[in-house]
Amino acid sequence: MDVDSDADSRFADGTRNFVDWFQGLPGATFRADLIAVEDLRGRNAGRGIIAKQDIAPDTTLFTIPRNAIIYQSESGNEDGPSSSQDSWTLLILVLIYEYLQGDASAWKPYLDVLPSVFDTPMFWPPAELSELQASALVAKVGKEEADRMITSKILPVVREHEHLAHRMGSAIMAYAFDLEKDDDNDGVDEDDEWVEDREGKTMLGMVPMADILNADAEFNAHINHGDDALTATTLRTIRAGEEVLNYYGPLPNGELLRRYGYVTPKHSRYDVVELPWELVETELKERVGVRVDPADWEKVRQLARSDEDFEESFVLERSGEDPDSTGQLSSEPTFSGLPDELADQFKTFLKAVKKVASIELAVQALEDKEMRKDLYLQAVLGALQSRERQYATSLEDDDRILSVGELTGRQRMAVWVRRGEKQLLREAQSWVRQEMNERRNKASDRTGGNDGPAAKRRRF
Ligand SMILES: C[S@@+](CC[C@H](N)C(=O)[O-])C[C@H]1O[C@@H](n2cnc3c(N)ncnc32)[C@H](O)[C@@H]1O
Repeated sequence: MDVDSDADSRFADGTRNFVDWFQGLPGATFRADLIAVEDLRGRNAGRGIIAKQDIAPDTTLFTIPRNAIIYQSESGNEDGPSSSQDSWTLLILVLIYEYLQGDASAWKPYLDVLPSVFDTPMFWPPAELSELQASALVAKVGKEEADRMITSKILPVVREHEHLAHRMGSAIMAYAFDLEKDDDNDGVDEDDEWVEDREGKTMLGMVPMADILNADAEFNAHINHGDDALTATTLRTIRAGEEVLNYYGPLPNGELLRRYGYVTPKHSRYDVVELPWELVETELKERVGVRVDPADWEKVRQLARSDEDFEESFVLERSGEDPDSTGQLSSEPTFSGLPDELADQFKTFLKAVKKVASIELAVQALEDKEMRKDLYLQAVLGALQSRERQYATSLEDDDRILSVGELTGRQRMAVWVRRGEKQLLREAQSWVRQEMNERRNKASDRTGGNDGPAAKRRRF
């Protein structure tokens, strides 16, 4: 047997043992007549669940009894609360503990199918991270934060198993579900909420089989959280051979990559890009005029930053519909406007400019509302263009790289993320240009086609 087929048969054994183990759990159900856990490594998606025949909507595909979930409540148990640990670190410790039990762990077949290697950027060396170029994802990878958490909370407990802490932390990030938090701790609170929250406020749990489902922005199944069990239910007809897909939420590809280590074309609709305020300010300064004294400009900057609502950057995104109740999307999202907060900050900044009287030119122009709006659009357009230039390659370069390049899986994902951000920057620029054109046309209508005075006013 060669190395590959050896690994394949281990992979298949892992799947078989896991499914057998799951079906043997008291209270578990698994519609083996309808679905099968399959090897989807060919499409870089690990294991997933595939429909064996057409499945009607509202069919329960499997049921996970609550006592099969691996979790540890933050409030601890009668032996004492674990006050220094949150839901996240507790779950890492519990997973490490179960893993170290080896064959003695009740979850061994499940732990065996959790990955030991991840594609999340947390594990990318600098050369791979550099492929993300100017993407804001680079600052959010969170390796230092994870290191700090592991050093302060996990290491003291499992000093000799450090590598496992990272591995389990990443498994939790990509596999854990947010479980309800029972306020009364009596297990019968009817108002329990299921909240999407990864900041440690909700209780995390590892839910065997539910986490074998892959996910996309269009999906066909849902996990219902019942009192005694979790169930996977179809949302619409799933045809034989189709993959059963869950939903991780309206995440941009950058965030999907950060948390789960993959990207999909359908998640591009949720892509976002950050526009640093600094770039807008630089553009504004250029338009206000070269005669501005740097010290005065600095005064304006400080004044603007003393506002409690001052933001360092603004997130640009498209607007579009949510998936319907069957997990489907029917229209493409569009970029339909800049964030209101950006316009507000621009106004606040101009007020600060007015307070510094030496900036004469600006003061003159700032009296006119229409000119202020023009100025806003020009500054934002310039900022969007310079934001695009922060990436080492252009959108067109990336298209070429994706179509002809010999890329590793990680490189391809990085190019996909940065390309998505550039695409959104382009759409934002088109939107701003269109606004400018409309304003120009309106102004020219007002002056009966003679835009002499208006053009003069607009020269700033
Ligand atoms: C909850 S697990 C799903 C089961 C996983 N495929 C496995 O083999 O164990 C989440 C992980 O599955 C992979 N995944 C989920 N949805 C995917 C998709 N649409 N395409 C590719 N990989 C996907 C990612 O690696 C993600 O971190």
